Amino acid sequence: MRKQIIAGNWKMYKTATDARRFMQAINQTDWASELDIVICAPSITIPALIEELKGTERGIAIGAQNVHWEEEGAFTGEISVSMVKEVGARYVIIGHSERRTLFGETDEMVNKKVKRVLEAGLIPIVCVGESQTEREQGRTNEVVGMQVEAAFQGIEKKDMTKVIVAYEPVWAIGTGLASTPTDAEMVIAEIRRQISHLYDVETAESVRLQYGGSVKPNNIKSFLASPNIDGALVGGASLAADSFSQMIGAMEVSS
Ligand SMILES: O=C[C@H](O)COP(=O)(O)O
Repeated sequence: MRKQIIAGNWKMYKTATDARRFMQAINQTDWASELDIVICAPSITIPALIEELKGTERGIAIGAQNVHWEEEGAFTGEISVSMVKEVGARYVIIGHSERRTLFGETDEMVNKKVKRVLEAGLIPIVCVGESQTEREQGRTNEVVGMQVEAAFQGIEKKDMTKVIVAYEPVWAIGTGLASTPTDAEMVIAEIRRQISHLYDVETAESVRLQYGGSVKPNNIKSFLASPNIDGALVGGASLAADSFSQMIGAMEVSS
């Protein structure tokens, strides 16, 4: 049985002060969750979040949104896995479509980052997804399949079981136009089949697969009802403590 996981991706929102306020509000809610709950925050706010979580029993883990694949070096403006690990990050989002389209992140870079993150003992949340045009051309499975194959090139089976894959159709991100649960399930089931083909059934069954793209408190349950969808990667709706808590509540009911 795969443990469900909700991850908020704050993107480039919230200062450390905002992040503290969010966590203080979360700490006042009364849920105690069995889910894996992650907040992927701007790296500079991670220490503030970790501090706010100290002594609480929220069970929230913190993640980064990007890292460089090298351990260190002359890479102005970049951040290493060791740096985010030392301040308390346990997850790292890799290959988000905004990184791919706005910052030229290639499948090869994604693969190198996945390797580095796993080497450091952190958990990569690897994003894949097709554009609107690719979808209209009927190429969704082909595009997503290529991204999956490239991302995990050279990753051993024992490491693959730790990985999380987030299927995020680009056209659904931040648009309010979520995929239907049926369509998302079809693509995500295909990703699982592909992992099974690349590794084996046992490995594929252990990998957690998320859906992301306009997930909200009012639709998260319908995605989680699908057999292959193990959680959600949430952007906009993770920014407010009340909607984040509502989504956790909805997941608890459906699990
Ligand atoms: O990583 C999260 C995704 O980009 C989804 O963002 P969204 O929930 O605002 O559509």
